[in-house]
Amino acid sequence: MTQNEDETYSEAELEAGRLLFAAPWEFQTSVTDMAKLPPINANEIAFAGRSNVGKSSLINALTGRKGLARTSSTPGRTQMLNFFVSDGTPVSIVDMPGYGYAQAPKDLVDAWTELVFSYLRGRPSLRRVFLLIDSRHGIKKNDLETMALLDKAAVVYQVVLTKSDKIKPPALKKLIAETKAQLLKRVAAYPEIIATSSEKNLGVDELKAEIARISTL
Ligand SMILES: Nc1nc2c(ncn2[C@@H]2O[C@H](COP(=O)(O)OP(=O)(O)OP(=O)(O)O)[C@@H](O)[C@H]2O)c(=O)[nH]1
Ligand SMILES: [Mg+2]
Repeated sequence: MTQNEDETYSEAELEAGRLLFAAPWEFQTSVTDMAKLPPINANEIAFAGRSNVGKSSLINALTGRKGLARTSSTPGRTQMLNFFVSDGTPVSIVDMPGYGYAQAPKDLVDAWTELVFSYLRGRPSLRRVFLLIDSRHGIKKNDLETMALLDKAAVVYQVVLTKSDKIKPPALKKLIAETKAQLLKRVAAYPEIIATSSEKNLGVDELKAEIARISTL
């Protein structure tokens, strides 16, 4: 079943995506400091977005391991860069702290933001940033700041809508069209949007296919 009408993936690509995630994925390392990043030996794909948008949940949905990335209904769960790998797979997945969590102490927020932005700006192996946007809220001011940074650093980012189970199909369709229009003038934005629900496993196969594509870049 798909809610992504463009049907941009062939059956072979969907199969390649399923295969990539049929292998066991595991936690590699957590990093709080750019100096401690693991050595580069794979393409990296990062999940970025506002706090609580569903980054860690989507990584769990992809890997089929519910507790792999820690999730919480309280914003601010992920506080480090967490790397996930799968043996023999040429791509690592990076779960990031969220931004825009106003309730956390300012120095903590500053430290997370600095870490996230330094990584996004300066990691040569970073092939794609999935910029997660909550389907109920759309693009917010701090998402625009992240996009501006990625445009400047020339790091390709792709919007992934999350929690699509929370809105009705016509509203989702409208949001996809509006979001696409907003991305048109952004130099590093990848033009296709993937709508997902980790809860209902929607759009997850498309995301797997996209990651399989990226892993061969
Ligand atoms: N309904 C619904 N809820 C979801 C979905 N994905 C995540 N959630 C919920 O959203 C909350 C936050 O999820 P996380 O995956 O921890 O979000 P995060 O972006 O990693 O948050 P931080 O690590 O704090 O930045 C949890 O209560 C999840 O159960 C989804 O597809 N549908
Ligand atoms: Mg998280």
